Amino acid sequence: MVKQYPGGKASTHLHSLQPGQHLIFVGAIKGPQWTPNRVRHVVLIAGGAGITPCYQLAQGILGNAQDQTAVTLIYGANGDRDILWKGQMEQWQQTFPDRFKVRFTVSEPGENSTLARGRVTASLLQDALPDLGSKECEVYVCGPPAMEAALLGTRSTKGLLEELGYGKEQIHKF
Ligand SMILES: Cc1cc2nc3c(=O)[nH]c(=O)nc-3n(C[C@H](O)[C@H](O)[C@H](O)COP(=O)(O)OP(=O)(O)OC[C@H]3O[C@@H](n4cnc5c(N)ncnc54)[C@H](O)[C@@H]3O)c2cc1C
Repeated sequence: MVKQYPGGKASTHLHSLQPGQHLIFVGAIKGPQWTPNRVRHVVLIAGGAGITPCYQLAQGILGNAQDQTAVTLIYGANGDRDILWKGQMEQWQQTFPDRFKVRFTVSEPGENSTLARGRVTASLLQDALPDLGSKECEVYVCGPPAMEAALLGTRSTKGLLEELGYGKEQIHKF
């Protein structure tokens, strides 16, 4: 799944491809590496198209019978129709009631939206994470730049996650 950005060279090219055409990948950027059972609980925070690596990690953990890590996914999107794989995530909640929880929030909800409203804020995290700030936890974030800056901080500002008690070593950007 690739989001097309108006004027975006790569995403526009990808969206122009037809079935049967080829794309050559010259390499992969190495991101954070996952080790099963390294921590008791992993929190994945996704914004918009940033759901893609979060979904893959959740799928990998839940699909590995040897990995007993609990997963909480917090997923912010613009509108209800921007929430991807909702059915699959709700299915995971039923299949793994003690290990998988998902929280959706939309910043521009439709009239009939039943989802939580707003962005990923301190109060949403406090509500969704009973073990907020726990040292037995790792947090992974992938979202638009403004969301990542708010959660992870910048060179000159502390991010929300640190303010809520997570250590720098617990916080990862995909
Ligand atoms: C490892 C990795 C893999 C990736 N894989 C893919 C991929 O497969 N496909 C793809 O298309 N892109 C991918 N990306 C790109 C990246 O995830 C998106 O470009 C990025 O998340 C932008 O999202 P968006 O434009 O959909 O966000 P938007 O739709 O603009 O926003 C999403 C949500 O963020 C909220 N938000 C905005 N600002 C803030 C804020 N300050 N605080 C809190 N919430 C805020 C909005 O309200 C909204 O709810 C990947 C990136 C990385 C690092």
